[in-house]
Amino acid sequence: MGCHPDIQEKVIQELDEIFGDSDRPATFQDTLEMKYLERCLMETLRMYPPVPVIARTINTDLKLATGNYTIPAGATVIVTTFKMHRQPHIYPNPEVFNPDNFLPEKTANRHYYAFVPFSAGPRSCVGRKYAMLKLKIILSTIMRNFRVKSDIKESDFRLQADIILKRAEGFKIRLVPRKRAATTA
Ligand code: HEM
Repeated sequence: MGCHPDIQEKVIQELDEIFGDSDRPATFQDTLEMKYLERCLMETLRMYPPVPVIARTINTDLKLATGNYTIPAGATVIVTTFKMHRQPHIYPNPEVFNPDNFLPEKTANRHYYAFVPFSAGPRSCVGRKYAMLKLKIILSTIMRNFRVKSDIKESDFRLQADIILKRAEGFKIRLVPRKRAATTA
């Protein structure tokens, strides 16, 4: 958000439409209306999947449907989520942060497994819905009260792939209050 003030303003506009001037806590119903914020979260998970690679051991010989290849039992298959999410034939301009990649019509025209930050299939993330809900609650609460600023450009991010994907330099952001703090007259 700090790197994309124009996108941040759209998130703020959406939140202002939902909450107005109210300081009331966000409800589950509110999170369903955070459509643009949700697209920002998905785009973040596309470009920076916290789990950048997934590995699976193949138990029985596996013939691929897409070509005359068989993966032998015992092999380890690595799914490079990070790389897959940046394939230009799946996501045009893949290095550009664009929440509109997740407009319903765009998602409908992509392969079901083109976006797998939570993996897929029977061993996929059980916390997916909780994670998305929690992210919406935390981010909306911050952005109802602050604007986020970053002095580092996205192109200068240094990514470090450990078990989870990290920013090597940490997250150096500034929070600027959106509202004048209430006075105790
Ligand atoms: C943005 C946040 C999260 C991301 C990106 C994420 C991603 C993933 C991925 C990719 C896997 C599959 C890993 C593999 O098979 O190698 C996974 C598995 C799992 N996740 Fe998450 N996760 C997130 C949050 C959570 C939360 C909040 C919980 C719990 C409340 C959770 C619980 C689990 C569990 C239990 C598994 C193992 C499922 C199994 O093996 O059957 N995750 N997650």
